[in-house]
Amino acid sequence: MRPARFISLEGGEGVGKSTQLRALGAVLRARGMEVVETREPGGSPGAEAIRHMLLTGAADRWSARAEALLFAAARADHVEKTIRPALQRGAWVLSDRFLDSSRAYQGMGELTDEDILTLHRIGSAGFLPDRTFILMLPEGEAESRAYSRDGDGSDRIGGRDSAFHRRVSQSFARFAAIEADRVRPIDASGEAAAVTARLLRELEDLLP
Ligand SMILES: Nc1ncnc2c1ncn2[C@@H]1O[C@H](COP(=O)(O)OP(=O)(O)O)[C@@H](O)[C@H]1O
Ligand SMILES: Cc1cn([C@H]2C[C@H](O)[C@@H](COP(=O)(O)OP(=O)(O)O)O2)c(=O)[nH]c1=O
Repeated sequence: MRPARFISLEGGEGVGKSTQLRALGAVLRARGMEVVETREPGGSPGAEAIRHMLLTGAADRWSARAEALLFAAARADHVEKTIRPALQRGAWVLSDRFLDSSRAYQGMGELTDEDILTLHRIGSAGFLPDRTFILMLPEGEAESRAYSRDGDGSDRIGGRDSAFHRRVSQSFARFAAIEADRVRPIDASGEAAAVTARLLRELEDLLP
């Protein structure tokens, strides 16, 4: 039997991560696989409590350093309590965001990519997905998808300005370019079913 796998979906707000996570989960379950769908920040009771602290309140509620530590702490609990146990019993785990979100959102200002990787080494022993998909959409398209879902009600981090979100997208694209084995860019435009087909093509070599 092939081993259980840990897959993360990444990208900016509104690119279709949650939609594709559900679609991918359904395809894998139809093949008889046990699938755990999870998300960050969150995915375990402790990490969901931290999520609430991270995503609500004033824009300046946390310093950049405190925010990065909270994301890393939430991830440590998520890995320990949800992801590792699922993989150990043979389930596939699909996560809506993981480490690369911290690298893209927290690792390009006061803190560096190396700092975020160090926090991950401390928090989660450097645990990485078997494959990471970066969903890519032209800026205006992602924004209008997110707007049609949320209206003006974005969270503490989603509400940052468009220059910030452009830098986030550029960081994600860079990870795909320099870590091509793990991180695959996916064109997220067009019908949801077409995007799911692109994801499955990039997953084929890992499927049982
Ligand atoms: N391929 C697609 N074409 C058009 N709209 C989409 C597509 N995929 C998702 N959406 C819609 O766009 C919005 C954002 O999608 P969602 O999956 O929630 O994105 P994310 O999790 O990346 O923020 C939702 O309203 C969703 O129904
Ligand atoms: C996991 C993670 C998320 N985030 C941010 C990205 C989002 O703005 C926010 C919440 O993510 P999420 O609920 O996935 O938002 P969306 O569905 O709009 O993509 O948290 C970070 O800044 N760092 C992280 O490590």
